[in-house]
Amino acid sequence: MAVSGIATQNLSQATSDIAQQQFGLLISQISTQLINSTSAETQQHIEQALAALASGGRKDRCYVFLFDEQLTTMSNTHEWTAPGITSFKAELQNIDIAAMPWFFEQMRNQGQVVVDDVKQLPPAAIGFQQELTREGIQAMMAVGMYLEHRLMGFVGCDLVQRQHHWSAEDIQQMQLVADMISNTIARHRTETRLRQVEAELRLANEQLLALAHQDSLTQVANRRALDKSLKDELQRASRMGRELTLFMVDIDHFKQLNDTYGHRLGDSVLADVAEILATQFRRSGELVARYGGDEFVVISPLVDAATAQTLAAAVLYRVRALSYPEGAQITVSIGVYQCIPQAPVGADNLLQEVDAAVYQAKLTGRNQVVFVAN
Ligand SMILES: Nc1nc2c(ncn2[C@@H]2O[C@H](COP(=O)(O)OP(=O)(O)OP(=O)(O)O)[C@@H](O)[C@H]2O)c(=O)[nH]1
Repeated sequence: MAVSGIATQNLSQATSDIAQQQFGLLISQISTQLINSTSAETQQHIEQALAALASGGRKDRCYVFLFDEQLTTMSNTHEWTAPGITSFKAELQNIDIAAMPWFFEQMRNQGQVVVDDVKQLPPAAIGFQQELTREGIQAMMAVGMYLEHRLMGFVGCDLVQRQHHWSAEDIQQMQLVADMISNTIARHRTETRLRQVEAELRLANEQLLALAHQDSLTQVANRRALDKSLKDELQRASRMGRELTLFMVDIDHFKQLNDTYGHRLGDSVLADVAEILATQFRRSGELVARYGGDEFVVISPLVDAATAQTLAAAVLYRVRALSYPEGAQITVSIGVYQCIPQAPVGADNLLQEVDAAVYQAKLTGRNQVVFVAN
């Protein structure tokens, strides 16, 4: 009897050692998978880790719960259930932590909750006990998961059909899986945050770049953007042997307008004229830019002389139609210069030509278009 008793003991020790080794192997495989997993694969690998946990000592249900940022609710995010065991994952979402103060206190203070027999829970655990009884649980165990030393959730398991004395080894296995899962979740959260920060930075850079090329008052392009665009369009027109047209639009008597009605109205007029130009010239390759105080330049490739004059006349007409409560009447003078650029002609030459055209319009009475073609 004694010999047979020792033999049985040795056999059960050996079985336990083998199970422990198998568990270790399985966990190390899953750990490698988790380390290398993408966000999409992680869900599946965590569930595999729960299944491995269940295999080391026959559990009925293994799960992960995560707390919200404020530690007010918890949700069942991953679950493994043995065949025939009910899943409660769908209903265990956003559970109010305050309903189970005993469980939460244990988790916060001890980092684990170990229940060998649900019926033996202390009176203080009544809410928790009721919930376990509702789910038909007889024994359970859970260990905390931490992110930068802060409790983020827990991994746990239930036994439905029997009570169980949880061993130190059971708790150790659970701790191992909890650490593995929390490390993976932490890594994915960091990666997600990193991606968010990257996207925010990219957007901020794009906005900065746009601002660096935009006139802040009128929102059209600024002088820097005009210089760059004019150079590019000049080269393109020259290469293609096609016409390039520049419009210079200068508000008439703008100083007087400012002096009479104030700078605020002057600013509104600048924005309104810019808006008219921006809506009038919106074909691909066209650019509207604020050139100076009350001057705008428009680059327009590939329009013929008649179209250029029609466009200028439309601007003249639309500006005249602007009306303000103060009674200000606005007109503009427009110089139009059109040419098929030849090699030595630079952007400055074109600007001088269109400037001369607008000067001519001013000299001969303002509120008109002077068209020059070369
Ligand atoms: N409100 C406002 N005024 C500006 C701004 N930038 C420049 N100005 C004013 O624009 C006026 C331009 O005046 P001038 O160059 O003498 O031209 P003008 O009075 O329109 O005369 P003509 O062009 O000959 O018809 C100046 O008084 C500047 O102070 C601005 O951003 N806002």
